[in-house]
Amino acid sequence: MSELLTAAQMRAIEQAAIASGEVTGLELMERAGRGVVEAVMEEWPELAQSSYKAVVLCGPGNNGGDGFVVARLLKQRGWEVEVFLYGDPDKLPPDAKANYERWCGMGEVRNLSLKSLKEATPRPADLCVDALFGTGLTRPLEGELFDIVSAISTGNGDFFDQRLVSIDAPSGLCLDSGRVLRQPPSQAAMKLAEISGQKAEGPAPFSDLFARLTVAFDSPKLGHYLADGSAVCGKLVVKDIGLINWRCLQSPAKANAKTLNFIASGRGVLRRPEVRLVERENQVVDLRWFTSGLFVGLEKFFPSHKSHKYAHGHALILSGLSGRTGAARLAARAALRVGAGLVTLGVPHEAVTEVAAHITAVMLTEIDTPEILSRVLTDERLNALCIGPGFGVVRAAEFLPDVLAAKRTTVLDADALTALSESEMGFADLHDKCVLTPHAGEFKRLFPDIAARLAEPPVKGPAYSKVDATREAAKRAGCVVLFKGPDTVIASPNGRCSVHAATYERAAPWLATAGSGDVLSGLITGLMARGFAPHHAAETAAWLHTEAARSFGPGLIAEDLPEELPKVFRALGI
Ligand SMILES: NC(=O)C1=CN([C@@H]2O[C@H](COP(=O)(O)OP(=O)(O)OC[C@H]3O[C@@H](n4cnc5c(N)ncnc54)[C@H](OP(=O)(O)O)[C@@H]3O)[C@@H](O)[C@H]2O)[C@@H](O)CC1
Ligand SMILES: [K+]
Repeated sequence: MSELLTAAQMRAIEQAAIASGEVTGLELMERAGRGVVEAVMEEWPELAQSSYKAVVLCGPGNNGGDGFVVARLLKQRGWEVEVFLYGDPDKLPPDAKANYERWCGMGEVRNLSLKSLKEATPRPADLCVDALFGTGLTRPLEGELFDIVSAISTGNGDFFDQRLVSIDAPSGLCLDSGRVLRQPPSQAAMKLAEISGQKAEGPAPFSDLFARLTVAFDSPKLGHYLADGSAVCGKLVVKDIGLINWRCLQSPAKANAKTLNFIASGRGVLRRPEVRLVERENQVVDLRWFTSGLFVGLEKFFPSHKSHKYAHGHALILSGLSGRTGAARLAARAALRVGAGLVTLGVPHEAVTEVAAHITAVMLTEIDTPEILSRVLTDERLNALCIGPGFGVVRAAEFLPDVLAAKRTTVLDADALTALSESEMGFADLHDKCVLTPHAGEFKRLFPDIAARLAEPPVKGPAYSKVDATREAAKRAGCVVLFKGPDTVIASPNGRCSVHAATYERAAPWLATAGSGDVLSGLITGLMARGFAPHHAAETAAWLHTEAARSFGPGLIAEDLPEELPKVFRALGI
């Protein structure tokens, strides 16, 4: 399991390790530099065959220090290496200064400018190493630095030939938010924005693919997965630099025997990860002693001793009026496929014929009014509800009080979210067994002030992030919020937070198809019917949803998602 760290957490871990005396900053820097060279050779094996030319751009902090290590290691392999420094060498922090000095015994360091960069690359270098800024970026790039990084991002091979590796982050990316920091907007931009009614934004040095490879250390950071992170990082590789004990103090699921001894000796305390990345192992492996009881691993999904259908829960999905029943039918199919023992569609009388013509294993019951719904819900075996997909905003506002009063595990999606934002009902009527699943537009309607803060151009680091926003929303709503996107964030009111990323090797852009959100709602409902706690159901559903899309591939339509689940389960060995 990966914990996603903030820059401050990474620094704290590093400092704790150094303070313990088990490792020095210089050793960590050496391991970091070695990790970068290793990752480069793994990514581009052709570079390991001979010696080539590299340009290394070093910044004024320890990220620059890593750059000097990389320069030295490449030079030792016989490479031609041109090193540039942005800033004053006398002001480098001690470890970076030490590596600067070691490099000075091997080669020249030029002052970084567009002119010096052009002069040094009459022919494009084979590799460019971006060691300008990492976790220490605090503000947007400005002046000539901005021009240099922009030129690199759009250089079309002027300075280097495709292979750009960023150390820790593309320089300019905020590692807490995944947003590229922007200069404040100019007066002219503000005037223009005022006329067009849009938000004024200053320039960013890049906004799309920057690095081809980004090498991070120890653990991925939030910014590698949120917002623009995955687009600008290219490919992400995380290299171990030997901080396992100190990281495990933060992240129980990574504890090994050595760490557990360390804890047992009273020198450390295990803490639950603050933000975790939703990965296969979270969902499949029954986590060890420290999490047992909290998580049901997917391999315990179909226990043989619970073979009666009622033991697997009964989900009720509320359907819209005729002509709009497809969304609820998709959700119902997904709930059934994910293993709910029984799934019933609650259908208004006038849509019964339409729905009946389309379903077989899913059951149907007529629900025309909130009163009938309340009567249906006297059956305690109905343990999970879903309202919203295709339901109609006005009807949702009528039904919501009874849905919420039933206090079942409940997914509120689509029209139910709009109704919630428009109706007199407030968040006080929600309860802790609810899951809200807004996309960006619905999130904005529900939490306008939080969305406005998230939409503010990121002009200083750490910038406000989707994790911050979703946590704030969950706290306000008093229930789990799953904020959709390629970077889905799931937060609980107690601050527990997970990021599910359909990015990098798990990218499935074809998942953005009509009805895909309805399937996700059905998956969460089905898992909650099976007894998954709301946060875990949301995590697992997001993961299975993407997994089904990846398994099916391009050409996917929403109907295919539930039908692909058996194949996904088979591949998991379930
Ligand atoms: N954590 C680990 O385990 C390990 C970490 N390691 C490495 O250390 C890196 C973190 O190092 P770091 O803390 O020195 O920060 P870094 O990113 O080099 O930048 C700080 C400098 O940039 C400056 N500055 C900031 N923004 C600016 C701007 N817009 N424009 C201009 N200047 C700006 C800032 O100036 P200030 O804000 O103080 O004025 C300061 O001088 C990390 O990413 C990893 O690569 C490994 O070596 C070992 C293991
Ligand atoms: K960098």
